[in-house]
Amino acid sequence: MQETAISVADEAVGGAMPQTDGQRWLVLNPTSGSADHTDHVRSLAEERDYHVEETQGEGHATDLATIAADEGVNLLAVAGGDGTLHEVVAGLAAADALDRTTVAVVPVGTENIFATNIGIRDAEHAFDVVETGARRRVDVGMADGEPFVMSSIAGLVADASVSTSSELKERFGSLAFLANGVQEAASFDGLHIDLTAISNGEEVTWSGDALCALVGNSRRFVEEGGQADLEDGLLEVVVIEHMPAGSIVAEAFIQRVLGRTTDNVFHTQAAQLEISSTDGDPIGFSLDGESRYHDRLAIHTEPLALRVCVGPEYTVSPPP
Ligand SMILES: Nc1ncnc2c1ncn2[C@@H]1O[C@H](COP(=O)(O)OP(=O)(O)OP(=O)(O)O)[C@@H](O)[C@H]1O
Repeated sequence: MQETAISVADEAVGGAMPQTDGQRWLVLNPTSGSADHTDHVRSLAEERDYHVEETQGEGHATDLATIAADEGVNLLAVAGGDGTLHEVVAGLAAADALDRTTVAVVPVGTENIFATNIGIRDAEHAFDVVETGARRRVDVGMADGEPFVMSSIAGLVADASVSTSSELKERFGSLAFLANGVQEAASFDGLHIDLTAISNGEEVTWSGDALCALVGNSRRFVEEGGQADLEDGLLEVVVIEHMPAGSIVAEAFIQRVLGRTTDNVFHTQAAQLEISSTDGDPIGFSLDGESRYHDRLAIHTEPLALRVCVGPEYTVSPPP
C-alpha cells in the first residue's frame, strides 16, 4: 500500500478558517434522540434565517445535503444524532462539496459523540457557535468510498453498542460499549481477520481471531477513550484478540485495557489500512452506527477534509 500524503497546503493553514457564509440551511431529523426537539430547533433556525428541511426517513439526510450543495449552500447545519451527521457528510462528499461547505452540528440525538468531541453542548449552543465560534478543518475517514466522522468498528461491539446499559456507561464511561462486547464474548466466535496498516511509513500487520477491530477518526479506544486528534491525518486502530471470557475475566480484562495496552490488544495509528475476512464470511462493520458488510474493507483518512463549527472547549489534540 502507498501511504496517503497530507497536503502541505492544508497543513500550512492549520485547521482554522475565516467565517463567511452565504445561504444557510438546516437538515433536521425529527426522530433523533427523544424526538421532542423539532419545534424548538426549527424556531432557533428560523429566527436566524436558515432554510429548514426535515428528513423523512433513512438516507434522506444524504439527499438533502446533496441538494443543499447543488443550491450553493455553504453553511449547512445538521440537527440529529451521529447517524444523521453521517448521512449529511455522505451527501456532501457525493456532491464533491466538502471543501465549500461548513457543517454546524446541532446535537439532538441519543449519543451525539461527534458534537461532544468538537465542543458543542446543545442545540442553542450550536447556533451560537456558528455566529461567534471558531471553524476548523478536521479529518474524515473513508471506508471503501463511504465517509465516516467517528469510527468504523467491527466485531461484538458493533451490535452491542446500541444496548450498552447505563450501569456500564457509569463504570466505564466512553468505553462502555467495549465492556459490553467483552462481557458477551463467551458466546462469540470471533472475527477471523487480516489487518494491514501503514503506520509511520512502515507496514504493520495483525492476523488472527479478534473480538473486535476498532478504527477511530474522532474516537480513541484505549486508556480513557474519549476524543482522538481530529487534525493529524491519522486513525486510531485497535484490535482486541478474541478470547473466551466470562464476565469476571472480562471485567479484569477491561480494567487492563482502560489502563494500558496489553499483549491482547494491538494498537497503532495509521493513515491507511485494510481489514479482510480470512474465513469467507463478510465482516459486519458499524460506520458511525450505520451497519455495513464487507469481505474486505480499505480505510484511509482524508486529512482536514471536513469544515466544522467548533465550540470553545474543542481541543485539537486532547491529552490521553
Ligand atoms: N422522518 C424519519 N422517520 C424515521 N426515521 C428517520 C426519519 N428521518 C431520519 N430517520 C432515521 O434516523 C436515523 C438517524 O438517527 P440519529 O443517529 O440522528 O439519531 P439517534 O440514533 O437518536 O442518535 P445517535 O446516533 O447520536 O445515538 C437514520 O438512520 C435515519 O434512517
